[in-house]
Parts: sequence; C-alpha cells; structure tokens
Amino acid sequence: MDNQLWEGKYHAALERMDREVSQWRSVESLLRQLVGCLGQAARGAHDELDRHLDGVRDAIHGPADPAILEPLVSGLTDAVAGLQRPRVAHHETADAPPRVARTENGSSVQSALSRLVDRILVVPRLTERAANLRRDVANADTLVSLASCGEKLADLINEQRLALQREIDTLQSILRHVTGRLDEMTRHMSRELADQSTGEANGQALDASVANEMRLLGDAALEVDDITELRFQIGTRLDAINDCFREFREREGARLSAYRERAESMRLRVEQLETERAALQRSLEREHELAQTDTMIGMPNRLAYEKRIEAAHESWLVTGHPLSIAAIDIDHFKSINDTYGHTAGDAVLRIIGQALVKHVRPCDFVARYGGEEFIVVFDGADEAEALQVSDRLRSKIQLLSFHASRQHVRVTASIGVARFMPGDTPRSVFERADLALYTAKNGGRNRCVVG
Ligand SMILES: Nc1nc2c(ncn2[C@@H]2O[C@H](COP(=O)(O)OP(=O)(O)OP(=O)(O)O)[C@@H](O)[C@H]2O)c(=O)[nH]1
Repeated sequence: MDNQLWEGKYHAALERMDREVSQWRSVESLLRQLVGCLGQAARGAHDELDRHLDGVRDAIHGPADPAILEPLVSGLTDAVAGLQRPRVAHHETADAPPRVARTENGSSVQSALSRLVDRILVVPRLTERAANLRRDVANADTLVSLASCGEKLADLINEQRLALQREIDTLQSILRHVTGRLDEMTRHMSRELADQSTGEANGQALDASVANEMRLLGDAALEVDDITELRFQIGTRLDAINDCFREFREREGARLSAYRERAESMRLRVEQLETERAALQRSLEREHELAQTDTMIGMPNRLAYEKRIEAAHESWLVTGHPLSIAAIDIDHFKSINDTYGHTAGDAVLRIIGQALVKHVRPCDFVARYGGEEFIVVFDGADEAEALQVSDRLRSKIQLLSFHASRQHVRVTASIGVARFMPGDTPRSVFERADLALYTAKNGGRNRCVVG
C-alpha cells in the first residue's frame, strides 16, 4: 500500500526535527551566553540581586536541570521585583529603575536578546508572539523590562518545544494507526490463504468420495448377476454421489458467502484508510508549507532556505555548476523602527521582500533569513554574475519609495556575496557571505562585498 509514502513522510519529519534539535542546541548555548551577559550587565545594581546572579552563573555552566534552575529563577524574579521599589544609589535617582547597561564591546544586552529572538525559527502559530516579543525587547529600556522579556523568551521557547513534541506525538500516532491497518490487512490475507486451503481440501474430499462410489459401482457391476439388484446398486451409488456434490456445494457456498462478507468489509476499510490518508496528507502538506513560510512577509523562511541550499549543494557536488549566495541586511533598520514604529518597519520588510523576489532571475531563490536579513541563492551563477545581480538588487532597494508620517524614508541595504568553492559546505559559504556583509557594513553600508 502507501506505507512507503508514509515512511518517507515520517523520515522527512524526523530529519526536520533533527535539524530543529541542533538549532535548539545553538539557541541553548546562546541563551547561556546571554544569561551570562545579562548577569554581568546587571551586576552591582543590588546586593541581593548579585547573590542570585552568582547562583545563576554557576548553574548555567552545568547541565540544564529544571529542579536546580526553577528555584533560582523564582529567587531572581523576586530580587528583580525588589528592584522596582524605590532605592537610592550613587548612579541612579530614587524612582528610576536601573537603565539597561552596555557591555564592553558596545553591543547592548538588548541587541543580544533581539538577535536571539531573530534566531528562533518559531512555528507559525507563535509568529505573532515572537513579533510582539521583538517589539518589547526593542522598547525595553530598564533592567526590569528586559528581565520580563527574558521570561517571555523562556515561555516562547517552552511553547515551541511543546509544539514540536505535539508534532512528534501526532506523527507517531499516525504511524501507529497506519501500522495497525497494515496488520489488519496482513491478517485478512492470511485468513484468505487459509480459506483457500479449506477450498482445496473440500475439492479433494469430493474427489475421494466420488472415486470411492465409482469403485463400489464397478465392484457391484462385476459381482451382481441380477439386473434388478444391479439397477438398485447403481441407483444407491448415484444417490451417494449426488449427496457428495450437494454437501460440497453447501460447504463451498457458505465459504464463498463468508469470503464475500470479508472482502466487502475489507473494501470498506481500505476506502476509509484512503480517505484518512488523503486528509492527513493534505494537513501534513499544509503544515509543511506553513513551517517553511514566513507568515508576516508571505515568502520562504530560513528553514526553506536551508532545505534549498542543501539540495543545491548536493547537485553542485555532482555537476560542479557555479553556485553562489547573497546575504542582504537592511541598513539602520533599528532606527526605522524607532523613528516610524514597528508597523512601518514591518511594511518596509514586506516591500523589500517583494522587490527582491521580483528582481531576481526565475531560477534564483529568495528567503527571509530572520529579522531584517534576507538571503538569495543564485543557481548556476558564478561570483561575478551573483555580484552583478546583487548590486542590481541593492540599487532597486535604494530606489524604493517609502513614506511614513508624510516623510520620505530612505532605505538601503548591505550585501555579502559568496560562491561555493571546493570543500565548502552551506555553513562555510554562509559564514563567508555573512563576513562579507559585515565588511560592507563597516565600509559605509549600501554596498556589495564578495567574501
Ligand atoms: N519591524 C520589525 N522589526 C524587526 C523585525 N525583526 C527584527 N527587527 C528589528 O530589526 C532591528 C535590527 O537592528 P540591528 O541588528 O541593531 O541592526 P540595524 O539597526 O539594521 O543596523 P545595521 O544592520 O548595523 O545597519 C532590531 O531593532 C529588531 O528589533 C520584524 O519582523 N519587524
């Protein structure tokens, strides 16, 4: 039956989950770094808070154990709540909660938290919550509000884990269901085989009975002289043969009607299974599509990019045809959000996404990588060609017309281009493109750099 199709779907889902597990690992490590970073930033605000921060710092170096972490989190929450009470410190006024501190290298805890939110590939159902959290992080200007964002992030991650677990449970229940049905069909087939043997045995029994009656009839023909007696013997034997056939017909008739009943019930079961399979396939396809779509912009997301680049990399290994990518990041996007609001920022992201899709070649692939970053896969394009198309995309973005609060908003983007070279993997090429992107940013933005 379609068990191969189901197996295929099951394995594809397992692969996706494997990828997600490894993504969670990197998120977990980022979270540990972030907690360390937050701890450093918050240090010195309050003695009681420092004591809890020491506990948290020690705990995050060990394995993630909820029994250890939960009391620490609640202690820390109480200590943070204590900060909301007015207190006088040499660097704070009495009423103001502590401002967000900056780390030594100048990047704020806020932007670390914002990068972390961008990194999480949320399931479609949680997209809106992630967008709200991103906004809260962007607006958080006190340690208290940042701590509350941290809690929301933890909740989001827990929800995401639960959603993935639910997906695994659904797949396992589908697999159990299909396996159950297949077992049922196997049992049906064995019953049919056994039934066929009964039919053969019935036929052999009939053969033997008829052969016996014929032999008795032959004996009687030799032994009996009297014609009346012979007639009687022939009549008796023929009646016996008739009885054998009647019994055989009755047995076969009963067997046949039981067989028809079973065949009909099996047909109904197969029909039902087919209907269920089609419905499940539709819902899996829909889930699959949603999982690879950025719902805010309505274009492929990072998961879709990762699948695409894996496939492109595999065919590049076979054909050796040129393959390049471009990482595109909108310049000073934070200030667009800060000046015109997040709704305007979202609109800018949507318009830029559409413009990118419109201006690449049909064989190219565009996805939103996360936050204000897009990625393009240039199939069959070498470095020079990818750079040429990227520069065209850059100038198209620059020419887009955005208006907010009746003002013209100038938007530019920086682009890092990289091509696959011998020994490259999707990860190493992405890292080169990302590095080139940062060179473009450091070089003054609104430019393309090859990595
Ligand atoms: N409106 C909106 N903002 C987002 C979204 N995703 C990420 N952002 C914001 O994008 C901003 C990115 O800021 P930064 O990483 O500091 O970078 P930037 O301001 O673009 O500066 P450069 O990249 O250095 O030119 C953050 O403020 C995020 O909150 C989104 O979906 N919608």
